[in-house]
Amino acid sequence: MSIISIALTVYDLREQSVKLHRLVESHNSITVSVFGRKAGVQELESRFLVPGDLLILTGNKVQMPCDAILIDGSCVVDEGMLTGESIPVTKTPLPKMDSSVPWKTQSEADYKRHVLFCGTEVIQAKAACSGTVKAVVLQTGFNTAKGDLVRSILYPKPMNFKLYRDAIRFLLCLVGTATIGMIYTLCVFVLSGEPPEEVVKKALDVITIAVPPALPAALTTGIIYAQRRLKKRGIFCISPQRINVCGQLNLVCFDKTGTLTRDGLDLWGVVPCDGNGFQEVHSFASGRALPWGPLCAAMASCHSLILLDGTIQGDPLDLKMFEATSWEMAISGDNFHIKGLPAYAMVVKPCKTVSQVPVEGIAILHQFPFSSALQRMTVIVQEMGGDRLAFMKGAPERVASFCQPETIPTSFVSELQIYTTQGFRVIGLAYKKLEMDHHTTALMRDQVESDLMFLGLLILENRLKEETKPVLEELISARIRTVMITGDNLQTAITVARKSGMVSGNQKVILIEANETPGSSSASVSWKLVEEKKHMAYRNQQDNYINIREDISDNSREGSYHFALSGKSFQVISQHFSSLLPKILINGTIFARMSPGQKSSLVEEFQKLDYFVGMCGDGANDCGALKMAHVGISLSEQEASVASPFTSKTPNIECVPHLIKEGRAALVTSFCMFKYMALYSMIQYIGVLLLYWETNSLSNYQFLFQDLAITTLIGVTMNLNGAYPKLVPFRPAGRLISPPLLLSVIFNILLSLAMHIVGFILVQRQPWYSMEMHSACTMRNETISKLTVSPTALEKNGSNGDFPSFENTTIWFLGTINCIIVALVFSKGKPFRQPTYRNYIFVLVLAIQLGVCLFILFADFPDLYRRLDLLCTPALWRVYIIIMLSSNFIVSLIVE
Ligand SMILES: Nc1ncnc2c1ncn2[C@@H]1O[C@H](COP(=O)(O)OP(=O)(O)OP(=O)(O)O)[C@@H](O)[C@H]1O
Repeated sequence: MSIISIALTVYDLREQSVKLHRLVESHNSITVSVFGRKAGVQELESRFLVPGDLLILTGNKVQMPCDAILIDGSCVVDEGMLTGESIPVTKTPLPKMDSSVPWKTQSEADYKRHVLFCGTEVIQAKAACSGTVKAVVLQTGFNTAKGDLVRSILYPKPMNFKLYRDAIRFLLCLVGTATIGMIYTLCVFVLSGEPPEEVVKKALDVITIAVPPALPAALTTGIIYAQRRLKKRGIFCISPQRINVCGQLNLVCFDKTGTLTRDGLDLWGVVPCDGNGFQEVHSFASGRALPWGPLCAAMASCHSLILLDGTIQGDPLDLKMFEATSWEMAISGDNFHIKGLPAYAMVVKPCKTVSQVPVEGIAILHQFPFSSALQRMTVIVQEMGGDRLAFMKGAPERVASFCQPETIPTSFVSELQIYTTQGFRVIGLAYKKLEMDHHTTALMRDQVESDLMFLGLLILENRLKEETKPVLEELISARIRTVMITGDNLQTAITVARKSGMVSGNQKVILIEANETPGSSSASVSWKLVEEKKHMAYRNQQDNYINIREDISDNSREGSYHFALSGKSFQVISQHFSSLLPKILINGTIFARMSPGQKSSLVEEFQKLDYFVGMCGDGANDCGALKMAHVGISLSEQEASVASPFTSKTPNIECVPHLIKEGRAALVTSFCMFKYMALYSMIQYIGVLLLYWETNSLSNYQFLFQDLAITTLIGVTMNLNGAYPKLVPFRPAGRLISPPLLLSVIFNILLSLAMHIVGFILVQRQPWYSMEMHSACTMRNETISKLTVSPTALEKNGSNGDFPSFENTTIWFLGTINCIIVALVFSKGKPFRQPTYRNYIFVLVLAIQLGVCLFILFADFPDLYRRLDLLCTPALWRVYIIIMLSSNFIVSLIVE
């Protein structure tokens, strides 16, 4: 058995390490072109790359073998492995600067948009004027992004989960018990004059009995089964220990776009604006094309879409916007020249059916790609036969902040609110004309993004995914808090929270706004009920106490209000009102306009309040929060990403309750196994110590039967219960050393102890006890009373050495069947696992084991008895054994 189990473990480990090795090795054998100082461009195997090498990227698809910083040309990359998001990401070259400032500092807020990460796939490399795409190797091997993934698989973040610490403490208790047993054994055997080697052997035996070596393994089997079940549901896990933590979650944060709402947002319309204000909405449902103008040009060109194998790919928002223009996309050839140089730029052209467009097309010369932290993107374009322009698209408030104030309509805020309160996703657009003689790549971002003219608003529908509402209802009814953390507009987020049921109809939303007072170090917080627009304010010099009861006195039910705040307010409150923050977080449900950094610090703040936090997200902007949370679930096509320990292939939040259910089941399974293992070893311990009193013990076959035929089979099958399909409104205990669990174990130990002692003493009081061993069972009940006790009858003359005795037989039957009883009593079904009777294999195993034990107890097969070193007892005594066991079962069941 040991050899089989070792072989299986080695095979499993080997398979995993081969898989990991392949993952690591795959980037070592890629052929890359490197610019050598002497030999010019040469082909090289990627394993020979060192930091500082100059990589030349050809147009072909290539897996990045290292982290490299792009210095010339641009690339489109699939960063799924890194972020879990498979939308192509555009990488731009590091701006050229004549300064000694470190490159990370040079490249503003988001240096990652210049870095090609190891393990990601370069889908397209586009050369700039110099004709080649160049990147400098930054890091290789373990230090790369892919190295990070491998490291997180090899050395998962240590979980501060008390279960494992408790398990060690419990083991130490068992070691203490074993020591007491050893001392007792030494005393008994030394006093009875046993040879020293026998005394040592027996004393060491006690340790192996009292401390079950399979205990740590037993704790993990539940996790392994749960991991398999999750895999079948398309949920992959790179850190299985976290499955137990899933069972403890009591707060789950959700990203909005792509997680709660659909990714492919439908473009509802645009609201153009002129100098005077907003014009009428142009609806796309009518099929009317948008008239030519800067707004149309912005929609056609302000995006990061790419042409891949003839299809246009990229951010779903960009795609919808571009599709609405009915323009086409192409790559410019030699026919398009800027200052005499062919620019292999992306060109968008009006399709034939779109008439009255005075330009032949628009070439996208340079991009400042979208970044969540900046909430905007900008492009520099050249109208073919027209002007050079810059277009910006992003969060409306953000875009407006870069525009000339006179170009922003006075009704900007109210117009924005009209759409956001209806739950639309709103994007702002702006533009400006650029001087023709500027070289586009030499232009700094802040030069381009200034003095813009506001163009209008893009209104996108923001529909909930079908699964969102039922899943949130399920979580809320299970008393698991749900929180939305989004980069989108606050009002849109509130509306989506209401629609999704995160905030129910009768609950109120209190908007919290915090601002730093310009020119001073103080700040103020104000709050208002969203529906009533009732406004109150206070400054941090005063008492910073919000009287919520006063506000909603008509509704005193706990949790009948939710706080909503923006990333900026969250930042200010964290800085200036840190004592207020926990109070806000306790009821904070909607967090909008959150940057990726703020998302992860919010998760951290929740953790500080002792919440077990889950985070479910789909995009690159959630990576930090996914990593920070106790349980990060990334909705992604990838099986493993550095982004989070769990990835779900099903692109909706259904995976969250599944994971919690499986986590709870795994946790309960661990506890059941733990209790069972503890009890099984204690039953053997009690039995053996009692027998030691008579300088007897259990024989090898008796041990083997209990260990293999009973405990091993139970250990393997007891964990097979699946998760209970319903989430109940409470969590399983998260600690082993908790009163219910300890009491249950202690009570059952005492019960077994009592039963064993009763059996041990009673058997010695039986009239047939002093008889010739093998003739006791042939005695008829009426003759038993006439028997006289003969002291010599106790001589042990069994066929297998010293073991057979009536005490041994009684203790063995009591112990063995007690192990089966304990397994049944400890196997917990509802409310966290499927009922025990649904674990058919386990029930069958228990039934067979019980059947075999009863058969051995009542059958009179001398051969079998001799093998197992048992003695035949009168039928009445066998019935007594059953009565003792049944009473034990009933009491234990009632107490459990
Ligand atoms: N492709 C894009 N181009 C320009 N602006 C965008 C683009 N995508 C999103 N935005 C704007 O930037 C804001 C922040 O985007 P971010 O990706 O951080 O969050 P989100 O997609 O709105 O929501 P969530 O965090 O729920 O996924 C958006 O609300 C939107 O106004």
